[in-house]
Amino acid sequence: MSFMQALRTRWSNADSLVCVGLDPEPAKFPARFANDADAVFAFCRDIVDATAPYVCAFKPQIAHFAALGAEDALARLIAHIHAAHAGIPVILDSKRGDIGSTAQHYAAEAFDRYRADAVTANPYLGRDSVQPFLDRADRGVVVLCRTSNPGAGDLQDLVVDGRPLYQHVAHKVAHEWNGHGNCSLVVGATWPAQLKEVRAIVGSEVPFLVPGVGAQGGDVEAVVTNAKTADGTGLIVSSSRAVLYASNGDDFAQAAANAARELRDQINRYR
Ligand SMILES: O=C(O)c1cc(=O)[nH]c(=O)n1[C@@H]1O[C@H](COP(=O)(O)O)[C@@H](O)[C@H]1O
Repeated sequence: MSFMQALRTRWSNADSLVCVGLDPEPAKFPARFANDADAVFAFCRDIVDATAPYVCAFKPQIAHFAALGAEDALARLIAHIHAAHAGIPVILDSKRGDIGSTAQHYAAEAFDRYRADAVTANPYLGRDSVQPFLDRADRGVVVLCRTSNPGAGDLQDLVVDGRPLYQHVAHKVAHEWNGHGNCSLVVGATWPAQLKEVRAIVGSEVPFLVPGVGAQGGDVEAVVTNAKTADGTGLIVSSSRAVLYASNGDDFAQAAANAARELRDQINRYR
């Protein structure tokens, strides 16, 4: 099943637009993992198993694993999601972007080495740098458009040919790069006005990955009302720290499940 089919099926069957971001930080793990040589995998696996009923996707962030030398844990974690929670797509957040001959290795990294269903990509180098990802018609390509961070506007808001650069990205991705129907856009929850503008540019066929609720303070009601599609979907609302570290006690998995369920319910009130 393609990423888009899996996502739509999951939106419907789980009745959820929530994505749990897997951003392991061992200093924040519960004490029980202190002497566990495989703590990164074990912590993330427990979070995945507890939150799976409430999510449409999982999003591991590659630097959080690579900085710890835990690439093997990342590969096993994605394999675990596919085996134990078949049908829940995995978005590898690696934000790659390079000349085409190198980008094809980044595509192989995400889709063949790690077996991700989708990957985040940086469009700054232009279409040929994203093409190796776009060519994988069954996999999703989640292109940075208007990111959630405070400095997002430094470059993304620069006016080019009469409109901000992020709007050019939105237009190009939706109307030129999406020949296989496998593109999505990253638009941060911290920018409700831009969410509305981008939805107006791209229509209903392009899902948005929306990080920035939870720890970054994005407003869930504004996200959903401004960016949902007519059928009340179109969004992958991602939260990492607010779910992963909801408790650092022995109840961490249950606390994460509660946080994911509450986010799902909060989103669903406005769909
Ligand atoms: O591509 C992303 O996932 C991403 C894009 C963006 O604009 N903002 C953003 O925060 N992210 C990622 O989403 C996650 C947000 O984590 P929390 O703030 O803990 O929910 C981090 O892994 C970020 O790297």
